[in-house]
Amino acid sequence: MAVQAGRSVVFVTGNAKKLEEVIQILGDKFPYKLVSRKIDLPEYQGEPDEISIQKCKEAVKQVGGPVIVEDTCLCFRALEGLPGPYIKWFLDKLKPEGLYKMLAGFEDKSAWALCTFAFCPGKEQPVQLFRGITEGCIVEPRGPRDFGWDPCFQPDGFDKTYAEMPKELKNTISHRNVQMNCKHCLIA
Ligand SMILES: O=P(O)(O)OP(=O)(O)OP(=O)(O)OC[C@H]1O[C@@H](n2cnc3c(O)ncnc32)[C@H](O)[C@@H]1O
Ligand SMILES: [Mg+2]
Repeated sequence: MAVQAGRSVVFVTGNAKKLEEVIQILGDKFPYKLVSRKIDLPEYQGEPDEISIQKCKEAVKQVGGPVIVEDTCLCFRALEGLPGPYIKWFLDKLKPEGLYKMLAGFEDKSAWALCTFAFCPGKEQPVQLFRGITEGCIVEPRGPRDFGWDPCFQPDGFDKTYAEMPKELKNTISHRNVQMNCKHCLIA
C-alpha cells in the first residue's frame, strides 16, 4: 500500500465485529498504525467493486487522509450472486433462517462470501481494491448468533459453520483474510 512507514490508516466501519476481525487478521504484520473510525457510510447499490470504490471515496472525504473500508457480500449461486451486496437488508429482515429458506426451491445451495477492501491515500487519489473470496454453502443455521450470517454459511471442506468455528479458524480461512485468498487480490 502506498502509505509511508510510521503513518496511520483509518479503517472506517460502523460494524464492530468487522473491526474486531480485521484487527485480529492483520495482527502485528501490518506495518501501519490502524485507527478505527465508526462512521455509517451509505449502502450503495451496484457491482461490488463499484460499491467499495464509492464507499472509500466517501470515507476519504469525511476523514481527509488515508482510509480503508470494506464491503461484504454473500452471494447465492442459484440466484446468480444475489443477495450479494444487499445481504445486509436480507439478513436484517429474514435472519439466518430466512436466508436458508430462500434456497428451499433450489438444489444448489452453494454460495460465496466476498470481501472487497478499498484503500485510498487521500482526496482525488486512486482507489485500490483487494478482494477475498471463500466458497461454501448455505445451511440451516447452527452456532452462536453474534455475527451476521455466520450461522448459515458453511465453508467448503469444513463441517462447521463460520459461527461454530473457533474465531482463529474463521479468520484463517475467511473471505476477510485477503492474504490467504491472495489469488483473488486485485489492484485496480
Ligand atoms: O459500516 P460497514 O463496514 O459497511 O458495516 P456493515 O455492517 O454495513 O457491513 P456491509 O455494508 O459490508 O454489509 C454486510 C452485511 O453482512 C454482515 N457481515 C459482514 N461480514 C460478515 C461475516 O464475516 N460474517 C457474517 N456476517 C457478516 C454485516 O453484519 C452486514 O449485515
Ligand atoms: Mg455497510
